[in-house]
Amino acid sequence: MINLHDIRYVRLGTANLDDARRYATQILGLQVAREANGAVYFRSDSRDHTLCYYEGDPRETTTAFEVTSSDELEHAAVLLERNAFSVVHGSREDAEVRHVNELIRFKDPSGNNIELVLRPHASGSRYFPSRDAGITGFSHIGLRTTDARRDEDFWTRLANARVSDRIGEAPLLRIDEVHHKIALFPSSHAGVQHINHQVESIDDLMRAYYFLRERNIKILFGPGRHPTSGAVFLYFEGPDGMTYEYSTGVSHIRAEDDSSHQPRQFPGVSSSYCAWGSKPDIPEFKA
Ligand SMILES: O=C/C=C/C(C(=O)O)=C(/O)C(=O)O
Ligand SMILES: [Fe+2]
Repeated sequence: MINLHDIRYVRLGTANLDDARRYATQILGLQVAREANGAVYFRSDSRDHTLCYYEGDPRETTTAFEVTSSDELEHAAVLLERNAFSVVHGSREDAEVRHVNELIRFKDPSGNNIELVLRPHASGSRYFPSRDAGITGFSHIGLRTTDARRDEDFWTRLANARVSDRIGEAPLLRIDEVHHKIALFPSSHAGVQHINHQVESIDDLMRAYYFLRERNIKILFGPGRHPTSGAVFLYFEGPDGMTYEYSTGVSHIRAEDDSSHQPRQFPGVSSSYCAWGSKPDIPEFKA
C-alpha cells in the first residue's frame, strides 16, 4: 500500500510567469517564497511552498504527496512497478528544485503526473501573505480522470485513499481526517482540475467574492455550500484557465469513525454540488 501522508504541492507550467506571479500574489494572496531558474515558489502556510509556477507548457500539471520514510518511498516504487506503472527516481537536482530530500515520479492511470516526496522542507519563518485573503493553507485538488472507477480503484487499492462521498461517478477521497484531499472528476483528458485553499471564515470568502468581482476575475461557481463536505466555497478563474477554489468549514471524518464511515452517493444533479442553488460554470461540475 502506498501510504500518502498529505498532499504537498502543485507544480504548474505557464507561458507567462510574470502574469502567474502577479495573479498568485495580488489576486490569490499567496507569498512568494523564492524565484529561481525560471520558476516562482509560493507559500500558503508554514510549508516551504505549496505551489510552483514554472516557464513551461500550461497543460503540464503535477501534484505531490508526502510519504513519511525512505522505506515507504521505496515500497511505493516497487508496488507501482509491480503494477506496470513506470517509475522515475528523481535526481539530486530534481529534489533540490522541489525542496525535498527525495522523490519518485509516475503517472496515475489517467496520465496525471504524480510525485511522492520524502522530507519536504518546512519553513522557519511565519507565512506572511501578499494580501489579507484569510488563507490558512493549501488543502486539496480536483484531478481529472478519464475513467473514474478505474482511478478510484487505483487511489483506494494501491494507495491509502478512502472514499468519503461520491457525486455521480466522482469520488471525493480522503487520506487523513479531512473530508477530501483528492477529488476525481470525469473528463476527456488528464490534469489538475482545481486547486483548493482553505480560508479562515465565511467573511473571508464573501470578501473575496467582492474583491474578485471588482477586479474582473471570472467567478466560476458560488458563493455556495457543498452538501458533500459542508464547506462554503467560491471558485474563480486563474492563469492559463486553471480553476482556483477558496473554501471554509470542510468536515472531518475522525479516526475512530474511519472504518465505519459509509460514503454517501449524491446524484449528478446541481443540488449535489451546491446546497444554495449556485450553478457552476465549470465543465466537470455540470450536471
Ligand atoms: O461539487 C463538488 C465538490 C465538492 C467539494 C466539497 O465537498 O467540498 C469540493 O471541495 C471539491 O471537490 O471541489
Ligand atoms: Fe474543491
